[in-house]
Amino acid sequence: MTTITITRPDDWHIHLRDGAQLKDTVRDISRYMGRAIVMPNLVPPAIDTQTALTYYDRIKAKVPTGSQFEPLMVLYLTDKTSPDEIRKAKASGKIVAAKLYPAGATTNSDSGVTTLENIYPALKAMQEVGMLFLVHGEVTDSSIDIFDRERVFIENILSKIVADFPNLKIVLEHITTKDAVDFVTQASDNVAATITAHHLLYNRNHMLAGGIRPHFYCLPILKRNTHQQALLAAAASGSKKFFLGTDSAPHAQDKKEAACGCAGSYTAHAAIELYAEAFESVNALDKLEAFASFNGPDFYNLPRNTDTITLVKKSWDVPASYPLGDTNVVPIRAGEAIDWQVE
Ligand SMILES: NC(=O)N[C@@H](CC(=O)O)C(=O)O
Ligand SMILES: [Zn+2]
Ligand SMILES: [Zn+2]
Repeated sequence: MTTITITRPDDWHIHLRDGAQLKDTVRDISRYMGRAIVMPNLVPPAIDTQTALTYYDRIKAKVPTGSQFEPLMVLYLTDKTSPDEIRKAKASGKIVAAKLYPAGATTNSDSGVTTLENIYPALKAMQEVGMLFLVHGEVTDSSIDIFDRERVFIENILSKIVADFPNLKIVLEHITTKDAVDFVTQASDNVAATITAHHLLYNRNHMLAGGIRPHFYCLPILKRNTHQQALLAAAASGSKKFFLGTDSAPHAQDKKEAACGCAGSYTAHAAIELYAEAFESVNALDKLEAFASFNGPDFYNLPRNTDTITLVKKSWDVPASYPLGDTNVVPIRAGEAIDWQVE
């Protein structure tokens, strides 16, 4: 039987939600992830230090005994985020980044940023204090085709931010295109990207051919196969600019299987297991550890985890759904097999 042992991984992009759902999402992330960047797009969003820190406490209260899981908090940027708020957040020691949601780009982004210039004072403060800038990289212009929104964001917005803030550490989150891979690869060492398991394993045919599959609907939307191949090549390249961020984003089953379904896919039930499949598919299992356990902490200037987990190549069947607070979530691979499991 094939086994691989790697340094304990971290998840540099997750949605844990809140309220009754928290016990379920925290249970899944706590299984073997050492740390996770917890996204702040709650209702209402975590737009200030106080809100982010009380959210931290609610998460910590749900971490099962025996797990060392540690949440890393993120501030949700708005048109009004002040440099003072950035300094306060940084001083808390628990908030390591701030996130740009272009207003209207994705789930719970209504309070996001309307015009880039509005966050320039915050970005300047972030650059000064060394706080990371995380980006949902899609334009919101309704005249731009949904499959082009990441590329246009990179061309019109991200390239300008990178030029204006050369010392700001930037993570382009959940990249989905060859354009994003190329941009990040040629940019300075201050620019990196997370890649989800589902964007490595799937393309838009999986979502749209032979019937519409709402559980594959997430933002940025799955692209064509050539982009999937570019993401796989980037993850398997060994470049330290790319690292694990699941973007596991649960929505209740009835909110996904609907006439107008929510964006977000759930992968936290089997995150490293799905990544292992993806890396194996391109004969790059030897590159999984750096992607999952080294590149993220190195970019965030945090210590790498020191203990290990072991993956065994042994197929198991994913349940049709998992409880999610008062409701349930249909995970990626529901009712089908996954090749790997964690010992
Ligand atoms: N990725 C998604 O499709 N949805 C995320 C938001 C996000 O990360 O953009 C969510 O919070 O549901
Ligand atoms: Zn996003
Ligand atoms: Zn996300």
